[in-house]
Amino acid sequence: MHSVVIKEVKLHTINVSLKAPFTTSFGTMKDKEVCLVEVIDESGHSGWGETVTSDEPYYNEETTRTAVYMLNDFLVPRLIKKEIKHPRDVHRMLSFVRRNQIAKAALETAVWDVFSKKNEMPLYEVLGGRQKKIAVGKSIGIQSSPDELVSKVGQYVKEGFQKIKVKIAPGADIEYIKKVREAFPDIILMADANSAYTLDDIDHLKQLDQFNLLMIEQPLAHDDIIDHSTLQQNITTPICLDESIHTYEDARKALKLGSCKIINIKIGRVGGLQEAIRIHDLCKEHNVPVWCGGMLETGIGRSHNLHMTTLSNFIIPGDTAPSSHYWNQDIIQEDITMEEGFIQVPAGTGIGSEISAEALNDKLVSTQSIVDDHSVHPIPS
Ligand SMILES: O=C(O)CCC(=O)c1ccccc1C(=O)O
Ligand SMILES: [Mg+2]
Repeated sequence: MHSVVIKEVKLHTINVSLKAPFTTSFGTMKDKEVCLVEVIDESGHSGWGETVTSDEPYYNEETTRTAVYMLNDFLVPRLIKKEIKHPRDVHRMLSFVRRNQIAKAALETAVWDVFSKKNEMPLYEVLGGRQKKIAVGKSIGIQSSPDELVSKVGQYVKEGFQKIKVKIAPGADIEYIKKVREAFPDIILMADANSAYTLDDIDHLKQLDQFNLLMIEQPLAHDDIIDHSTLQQNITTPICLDESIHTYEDARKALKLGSCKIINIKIGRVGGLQEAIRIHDLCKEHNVPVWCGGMLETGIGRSHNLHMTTLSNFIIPGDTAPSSHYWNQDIIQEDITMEEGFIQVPAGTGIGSEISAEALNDKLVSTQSIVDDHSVHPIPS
């Protein structure tokens, strides 16, 4: 395959508004700035990535502004004008910067896209996935009452979603899940706590075992794998880790400790597609299923998610709902749509989805162009 040399990187900061506010145990999201990373190679192809950040550091420590800062001052200068033989090398090239996984992933995914386009291949093929229809689930934010939640679940089940995920927090958990389960005895149902509990809540969380949940996602601290292991020994509902897994090493240790039985893979959280593939492969070796998490992405991040989900161990429906569930107008030319609970991976080379120049212009806050190593910091070569 042909290598790529990056000639220019554009950091497009845009402002987007969700159709409806989305509430989790750590807060409510409505409007956010995100940065679209456009990587232009010497043959003139553009590859795209997205910072799956928001304005506040409540999911993890990053924000869109910290990501833009890291990209501009450190990450882009490391790659600009360098020959990249394969995008799998980018993760290592960016490893001189500690963490900042979402910033790294936005750049790394854009390189996967441009590399695939230059080589005239769809991204999933470069990743080693097999084209298939992607099974889709729906993540539902915390609602004002159990009845409101039941009505939302009914709506999404009717639309064809193959898995329903309900956000929970103390005060909006057992009663909510109980009502949903009573109304829908047979749906594939799970809960996501976003780190709202501690080990003091073992007895409380044990009550969830009666509802036949597919899993409970990240019940304990965002940085914990020890207490999750204790909790897993005390509940029958499988634990899935989200926030705690930033690297292959985190995943290896969590599996070794028995801290979870399932892993949610988010490209942003693990610093890019290369690390995501490694975690996917590790889980497959251990017979641990994975699924693709969501970060309320625009069509750019969403397309990357769909391509990743073609890998063989993504056997649980992901949080990859269609564009219309998030945006009045997506940033890509053709909305991502769902039919009977499945989404087709966007066809074409790279991620398949093309940016809409009109939508970009409409939402644009500012663009920074980087054409050389302009950094005032020493960047290792
Ligand atoms: O529909 C989606 O994109 C998933 C939404 C979601 O659950 C989520 C959204 C923002 C931050 C964290 C999470 C999460 O999975 O914990
Ligand atoms: Mg989660």
